Amino acid sequence: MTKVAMVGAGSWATALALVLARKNMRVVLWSRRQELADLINQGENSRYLPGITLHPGITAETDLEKVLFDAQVVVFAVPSHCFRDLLIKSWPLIRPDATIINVAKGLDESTLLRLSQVYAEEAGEAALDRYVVLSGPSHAEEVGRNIPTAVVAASRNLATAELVQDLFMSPNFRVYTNPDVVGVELGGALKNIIALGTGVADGLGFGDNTKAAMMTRGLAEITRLGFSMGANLLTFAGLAGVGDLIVTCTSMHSRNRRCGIEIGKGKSLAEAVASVQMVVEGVRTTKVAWQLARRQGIEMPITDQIYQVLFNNLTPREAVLNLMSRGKKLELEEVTGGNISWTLHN
Ligand SMILES: NC(=O)C1=CN([C@@H]2O[C@H](COP(=O)(O)OP(=O)(O)OC[C@H]3O[C@@H](n4cnc5c(N)ncnc54)[C@H](OP(=O)(O)O)[C@@H]3O)[C@@H](O)[C@H]2O)C=CC1
Ligand SMILES: O=C(CO)COP(=O)(O)O
Repeated sequence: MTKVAMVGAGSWATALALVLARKNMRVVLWSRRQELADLINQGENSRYLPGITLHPGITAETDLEKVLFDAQVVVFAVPSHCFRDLLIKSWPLIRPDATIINVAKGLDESTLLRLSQVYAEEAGEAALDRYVVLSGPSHAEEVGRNIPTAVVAASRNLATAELVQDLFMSPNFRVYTNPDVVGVELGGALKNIIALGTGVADGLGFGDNTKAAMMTRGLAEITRLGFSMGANLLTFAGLAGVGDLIVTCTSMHSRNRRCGIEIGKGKSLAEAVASVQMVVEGVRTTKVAWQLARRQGIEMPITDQIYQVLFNNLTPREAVLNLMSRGKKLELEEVTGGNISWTLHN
């Protein structure tokens, strides 16, 4: 029987554990807190995924060594800011042939690196051959309830991506593969910034037009940055791009969106984050993306305004005014960096 170790015991770790346990795999979750492990072992993660009865194939432990021992697959399902530390602690305990999956949607705040780059720094470049990013539009609350969902497994090694595809593929959990690790990582991380922004717009009482504009122009700036960093443009038209952008900007399950709504209604950043009670990845990612945009020489006006609201006391209404009063633009030129001939498209 395949043993899967989950580093993390939050909402996403628990929902993914359910997908695998429904396929008769043995899944052991690592929690840093005994109290959370106890809840899971009693059959419900009432802290992070309330109302969903867990499968008997799922157990939880606080001893990382026990969790990782002899696991063929190790899934990192923790917020991005603790990935490096947990990888360093876990790596000596992981089987040398294990497949490593990361499901976090964020970037490394201190180095601006993507998480696969953090992994390569700590585990070695060769270990990227057994590393997969699993991403796409997938709220834990819905996966936990076995609602049809489609995601992407990205790896530089097709065989490893296919292994993870086979591992998770189920009647209600469909997995595509994609070789574009850069695009899949950036799509998953950067959409959280736009979800914060659409949340703010909702909190201000704006309507669907505003949301659609932010999502579309948000995707344009995500694509611009991603392309400059080596991503495939088409990835942003896929599940890890526009797919995840849609679900995160429109669902009440989204913690990023909910945090944005509270800010739009007038709460401070700290109050809004505290009200969500789970990780809000987009806050740190906004800081990283703001710096990456400067490094890459890419215009990211929405990210810039969200950054100013989160960290520089700009009011949401001033941010909206700033965005709406920007200079006139040609729509497609903004996505491609100016390689579009007007006559071709007239
Ligand atoms: N939830 C979802 O629907 C989805 C989430 N993701 C991504 O998955 C990642 C994990 O998110 P999610 O499960 O939702 O987060 P949650 O907030 O639900 O859970 C976070 C988990 O990480 C643990 N944790 C937090 N900080 C640390 C730390 N410093 N050291 C060790 N453990 C820590 C928490 O433990 P404790 O309770 O002890 O704090 C908890 O087990 C994020 O990057 C998120 O973007 C991706 C797709 C869907
Ligand atoms: O990535 C997610 C769904 O695909 C979860 O988004 P939130 O972190 O905003 O809840």
